Amino acid sequence: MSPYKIVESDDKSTDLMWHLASVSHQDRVAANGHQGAVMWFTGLSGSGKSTLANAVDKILHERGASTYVLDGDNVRHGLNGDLGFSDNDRVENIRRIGEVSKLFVDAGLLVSSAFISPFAEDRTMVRRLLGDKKFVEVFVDTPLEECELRDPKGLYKKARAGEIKNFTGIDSTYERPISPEVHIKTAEQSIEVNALQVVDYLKDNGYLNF
Ligand SMILES: Nc1ncnc2c1ncn2[C@@H]1O[C@H](COP(=O)(O)OS(=O)(=O)O)[C@@H](OP(=O)(O)O)[C@H]1O
Ligand SMILES: Nc1ncnc2c1ncn2[C@@H]1O[C@H](COP(=O)(O)OP(=O)(O)O)[C@@H](O)[C@H]1O
Repeated sequence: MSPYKIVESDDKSTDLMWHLASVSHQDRVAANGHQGAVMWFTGLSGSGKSTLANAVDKILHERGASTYVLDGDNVRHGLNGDLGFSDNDRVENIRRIGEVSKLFVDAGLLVSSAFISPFAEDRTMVRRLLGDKKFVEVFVDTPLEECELRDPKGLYKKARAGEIKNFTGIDSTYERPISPEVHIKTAEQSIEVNALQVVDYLKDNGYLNF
């Protein structure tokens, strides 16, 4: 059987073929003992996305899962180092992260992605790209006032002083998810309880059996 498949696409490059993998996604799922999926943490700066993504990642890793964390600050140093915080750049940021997440999920990983991802349309775009079962939206719902009190990087202070423009929640929009798979209220519960809320969702919905 030929390892090549013709694909229809709107991409600029033409005459491309898809090379079929000799180790399939299902082979990887069977070897890992869990599904591949992305936990898409979305919320304001300082809401707790990175903290919770890392806490979830640690629990899953300790239980033997294949995992990875994709984090806004880190990815913007490398892959997305050419992007700023205009609306268009944020759209492109999320598009690229969506594609990277798709590759990691295809590799069988449980990926924790921590990006503000302020626009509902972009989160829906990533959901469509991955498919509903592979995309778990985790709304890290922390009131702006609480994020500002925490201000772990001192960015709200700078934004209020006008030193940073287009800061999410101050002079740039954040569109709250309407029906996330997991809704977390960090001002009401501890990091440990919140992280287990995500892990329990994965367990209860057949992503893991451990
Ligand atoms: N203008 C502005 N608005 C929001 N955030 C800003 C801005 N400038 C710098 N930062 C820092 O960049 C981090 C957010 O990057 P993201 O890639 O998650 O943003 S986005 O999804 O493209 O909106 C964000 O990290 P978190 O605090 O972890 O969310 C900030 O540290
Ligand atoms: N329940 C909670 N979940 C997550 N973070 C919390 C919680 N309670 C307090 N925090 C604190 O809030 C801050 C969140 O910062 P961070 O994880 O960098 O947010 P973000 O990635 O959304 O910008 C950290 O200092 C963290 O210790």
